[in-house]
Amino acid sequence: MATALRRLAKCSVSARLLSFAGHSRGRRGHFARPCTVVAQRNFSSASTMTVDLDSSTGIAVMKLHSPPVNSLSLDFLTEIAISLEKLEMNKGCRGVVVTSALPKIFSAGLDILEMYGKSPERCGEFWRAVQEMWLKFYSSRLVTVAAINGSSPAGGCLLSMTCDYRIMADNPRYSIGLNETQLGIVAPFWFKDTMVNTVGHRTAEIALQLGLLYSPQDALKIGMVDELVPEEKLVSTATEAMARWFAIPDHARQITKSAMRKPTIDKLLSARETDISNFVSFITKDSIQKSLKLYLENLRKKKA
Ligand SMILES: CCCCC/C=C\C/C=C\CCC/C=C/C(=O)SCCNC(=O)CCNC(=O)[C@H](O)C(C)(C)COP(=O)(O)OP(=O)(O)OC[C@H]1O[C@@H](n2cnc3c(N)ncnc32)[C@H](O)[C@@H]1OP(=O)(O)O
Repeated sequence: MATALRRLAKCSVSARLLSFAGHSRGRRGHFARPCTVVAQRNFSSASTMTVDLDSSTGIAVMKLHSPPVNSLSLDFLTEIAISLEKLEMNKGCRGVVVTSALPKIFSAGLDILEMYGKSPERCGEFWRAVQEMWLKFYSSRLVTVAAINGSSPAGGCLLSMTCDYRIMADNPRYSIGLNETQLGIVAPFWFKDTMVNTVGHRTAEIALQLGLLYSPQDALKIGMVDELVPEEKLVSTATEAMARWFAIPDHARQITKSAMRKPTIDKLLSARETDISNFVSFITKDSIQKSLKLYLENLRKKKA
């Protein structure tokens, strides 16, 4: 895995993705032609995502494929962030659709096993990767559309909320929301801020405290998602939605996006290390570890 990530990192360019927000400090690059990037866990394992860029439209489709539930582990988060970074560097790419290659699940959120029984050092490394993924997506110069084709709790919901537009499959068996409190854990301030920016303060206050998971219809009502469509039309609708965003001159849209999101991004950037140490000291507490253990046991019992 580490080798695969190093290979990916080597291909990617190290510029920050905040270029439109005035933070650029790297060089720019681009892929020579339409590309398929396949991030692999290791040389022999199955791929954990595919990224297909259609050079005629400038739209990339990033399909997450980390069975069984696309839970966001340290490695997977890193792969996702690096893949986005590579698209950012490609001048032929203007937008990305994020979706899942797994049936019924967009993403089960952060990998609970990364937070349970791990050393403080490893927890810190994990949390930095969560921050990095959020920073990259929330500040992306690209038009980002989440095509949510399954359940999307907690970190999965967060990933979708970093996007500019969310389209969800209209299936009452799916749910979406920040359910952290149901696990006995707490959504950190930047999860909370992203939620407030998406659905407004009062709705976020209720949703976060109760750890609510919404059906697609209810998520549409509160503005957590922007559109519902039959599942088979999800990616085509996302591609069509992209056209509305592409009709706006990139620089005007990007500067506006930055104006809307920069205060939230800067808040995390100025407190990253404190946020990591808060996470580590919170998550490694005995009482929190017990809550996570119980939650994992219940997940397994539900299955049995
Ligand atoms: C005072 C100061 C405060 C400071 C605060 C500072 C910091 C903040 C601290 C903490 C913040 C943490 C933020 C956390 C965010 C998260 O994302 S936590 C993850 C939340 N996710 C969930 O609750 C989802 C749980 N999963 C499910 O509900 C279901 O699995 C499903 C996604 C709906 C899919 O259902 P189904 O198709 O029926 O699949 P199974 O339930 O059978 O699952 C298959 C296997 O996958 C395992 N699994 C599921 N989800 C996860 C996960 N998130 N992580 C790891 N593993 C997961 C599940 O256990 C099954 O495993 P086995 O096959 O049984 O081994």
